[in-house]
Amino acid sequence: MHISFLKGHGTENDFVLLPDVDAVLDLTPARVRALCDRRAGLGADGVLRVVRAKAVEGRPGDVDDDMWFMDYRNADGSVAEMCGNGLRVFARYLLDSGLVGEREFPVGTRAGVRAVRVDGNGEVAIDMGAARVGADSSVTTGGRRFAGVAVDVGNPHLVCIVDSLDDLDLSVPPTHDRELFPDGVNVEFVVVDGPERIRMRVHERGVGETRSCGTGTVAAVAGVLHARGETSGAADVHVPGGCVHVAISGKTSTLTGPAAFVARGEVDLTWWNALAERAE
Ligand SMILES: N[C@@H](CCC[C@H](N)C(=O)O)C(=O)O
Repeated sequence: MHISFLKGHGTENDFVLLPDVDAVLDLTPARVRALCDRRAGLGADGVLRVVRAKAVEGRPGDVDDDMWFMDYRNADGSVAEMCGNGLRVFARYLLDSGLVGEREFPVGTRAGVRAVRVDGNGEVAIDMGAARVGADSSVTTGGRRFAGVAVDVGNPHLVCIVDSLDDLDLSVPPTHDRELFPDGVNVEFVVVDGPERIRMRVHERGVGETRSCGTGTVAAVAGVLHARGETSGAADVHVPGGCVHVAISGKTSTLTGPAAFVARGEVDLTWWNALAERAE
């Protein structure tokens, strides 16, 4: 047996991608944490397992058995419903490796089917579905309280519009309302520079501060539009790791941005097998 991996990123939100077309990998939380460890592992914000949907228990009803499925895990080993930057990297892998033959195709995720288009310039566009704005709430970090609005992009977000991104302490998870977000929340801090330009920093559930979050950028644009009393619009979202474009029409949203690979190799099996012993 050998376990291949690729290392890639979307606006510096980085991933270990594991092709598992025969669905044989036992991807325990301990193994995910070890792969993502930046000193003792490969280092990443998350893991993307490439698997046929039929091998995934509890997948949403709209995901057909034969679809490719993005089995996404956060760096702490937890499972999340959706990852926008990860899906661009995942889609590019499917096309580059010949697992799909067309530039446009559907991918199964725990948030449902997402239609993707891989462009010749290395950019990938994803139909992210509806960004649903919910209740007002707040978080506390660095001794400061920030008001925000909940946005569901398949996974949970709280979008806080702020005056500056420079003085935020995101070294620990912001304290959130556990009744509104019982499973945790991704928190976006957003500065509005102009009608179609925003800047964002994010603290991701299950990871920590990351250089970008694709679902977070969609949530951020939905939150900014909501603050203006609008439900449609578009913006470039500048994050520490680069820039993506988000367009929202009342019913759906599109995320467009880069996807890059930087390495490929094989996981050491002695290391991998020893991880089977490690506590979850
Ligand atoms: N980085 C991702 C989001 C990954 C999942 C998130 N941390 C969660 O737990 O919901 C993205 O690009 O969307």
